[in-house]
Amino acid sequence: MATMESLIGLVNRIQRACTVLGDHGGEGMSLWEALPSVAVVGGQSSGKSSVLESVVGRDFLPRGSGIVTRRPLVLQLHKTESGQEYAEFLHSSKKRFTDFAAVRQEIADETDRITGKSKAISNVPIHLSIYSPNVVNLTLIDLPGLTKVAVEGQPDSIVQDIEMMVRSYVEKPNSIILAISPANQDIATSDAIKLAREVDPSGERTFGVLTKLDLMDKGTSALDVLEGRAYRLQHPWVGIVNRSQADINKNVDMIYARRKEHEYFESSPEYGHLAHKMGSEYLAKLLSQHLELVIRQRIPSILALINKTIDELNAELDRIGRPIAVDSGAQLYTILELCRAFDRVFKQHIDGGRPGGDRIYKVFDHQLPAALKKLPFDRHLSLKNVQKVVSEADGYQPHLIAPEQGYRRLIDGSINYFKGPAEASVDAVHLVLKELVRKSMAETEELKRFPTLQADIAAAANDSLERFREASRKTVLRLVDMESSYLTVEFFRKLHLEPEKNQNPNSNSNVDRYTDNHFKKIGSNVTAYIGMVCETLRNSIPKAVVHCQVREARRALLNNFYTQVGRREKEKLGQMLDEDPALMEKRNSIAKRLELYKSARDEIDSVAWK
Ligand SMILES: Nc1nc2c(ncn2[C@@H]2O[C@H](COP(=O)(O)OP(=O)(O)OP(=O)(O)O)[C@@H](O)[C@H]2O)c(=O)[nH]1
Repeated sequence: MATMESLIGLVNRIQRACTVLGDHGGEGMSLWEALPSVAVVGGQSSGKSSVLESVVGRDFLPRGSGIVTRRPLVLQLHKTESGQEYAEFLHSSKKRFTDFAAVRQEIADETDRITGKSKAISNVPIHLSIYSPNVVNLTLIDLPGLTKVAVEGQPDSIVQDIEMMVRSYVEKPNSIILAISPANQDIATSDAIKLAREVDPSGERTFGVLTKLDLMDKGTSALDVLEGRAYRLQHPWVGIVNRSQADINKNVDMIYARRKEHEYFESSPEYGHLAHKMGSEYLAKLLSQHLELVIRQRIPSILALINKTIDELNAELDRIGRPIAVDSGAQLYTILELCRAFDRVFKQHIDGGRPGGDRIYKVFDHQLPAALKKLPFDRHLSLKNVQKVVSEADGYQPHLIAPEQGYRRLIDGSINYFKGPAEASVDAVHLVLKELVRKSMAETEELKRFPTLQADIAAAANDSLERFREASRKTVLRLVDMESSYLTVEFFRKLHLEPEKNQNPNSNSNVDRYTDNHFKKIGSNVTAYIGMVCETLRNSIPKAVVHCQVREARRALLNNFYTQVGRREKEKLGQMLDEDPALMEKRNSIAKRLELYKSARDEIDSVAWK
């Protein structure tokens, strides 16, 4: 089993770590709150400072009129075997104080540092460690004295503020209450006892201390209180005789004062039989033993709290994302991972794991055929226009057998119309892909915490889509152009045979009629040819679009981005991983708390089960 020293030391270390991380109670069940501690409470002038100093064997507490203690003072006492005696503050841990007058000044200065000269109070504790051969291992928290009236320069609210602060300490079930009352005042009116009774009605965690026994009126005795009859507590009352004001003025040595106190009880006719259970030295030992006992009892529940909190903090960190690495290799890795996460979502949208990809097929199945159907071929290949185009193509010499040039022009003119639907398909698919990028971005949870990277990836993806669109546009226009470049010879060979079969100029002597029929025939031939081309393009445009845009988007949406990122220097990578500052702060504070809880667990593991 652990020694007393190590258990109290353990709690000391955890308490200090809590303070460093700003954990001194507050929302939820904090580690600080779970740690047992001794809180010293008492009314003004009850002798609180005197008791603490006597326990330490040194005068080191600021004195003065009004409310001097305005921040909790966590006083950690460490017994040294070496005979060395010094003090250290957590807020300036490098400095060793051997002059206790300087300690007093430092407490006053440090109090003002947080509260300002306003004389207000603050619940941020000051941690003071005292190493001395004259102490037992013990941690006490000195709190502002309970008061009834604010003095000049202090806000009126200070009376309630102090009560609230003191209450917040003594309320927690792990707090051991050291309730200081002066013997020369009716115990029923003691501020300390009043508060203790409220927060600990059964008296199981209250230690009653009665000061100023030497100042009682002649003929009166405090035996009723000291023997637990006046106010019953689970622990025995301890009587104390501190230095009087005159002693303080004369600078009476604390160790000498302790001896005098001892003698007082030894020789006291009323309290002699209780002498071995009285005095500040006895009080210190009693508290030390009790604190150690309580700590030992609480260790399993403290560990349980720690483990539970670690789990919660880990879960929270997972939710908001782990901290980002600082070296550029790891940053690059993180960026690429995030890109891949986005890319996965995007591919699922295209391939069908998520919705949206079907809209590409709709472009081919609906939009393109509808657009093709709307092309104005009946106007372009109307009798009138055919006649016009063919005549113009013939020039001054009308064609003799077949209007080769006229056919060409009619066909070229018609094929030109296909460019519109071809480009429209490219644009429609582009819009679908863009929308899928937007959706995928929104659905990539991991990216949410990196607004800069998110914007960078979106820009890169849209850039690529733009390039794919351009390539696709060129390709489909080329497909259309190809239809003009070389006509399907077969088709015309067949035509060449047909008129000879069908035409019967002998049966028609009317030249006009002949011409009309002739142009009609040309129109219908071109219409048939264009119908064939239309059919071809209706099939080949989707292939080109998928090839140039959809397939590329699946395959290489972020390729350019990867190359760019690979060339970036370290700061640029860091900038890309810029996070929302609020989130960063939150993570930092969670990470720090996690560290605190983990090291507390390690400490407990190493000390408690030795
Ligand atoms: N004779 C005698 N005087 C005491 C005893 N305890 C405290 N005093 C005197 O009572 C006065 C107040 O004591 P402090 O220890 O300053 O009391 P406190 O509760 O810390 O007071 P505040 O911090 O001002 O609220 C001082 O003048 C002490 O010398 C005691 O047991 N006997």
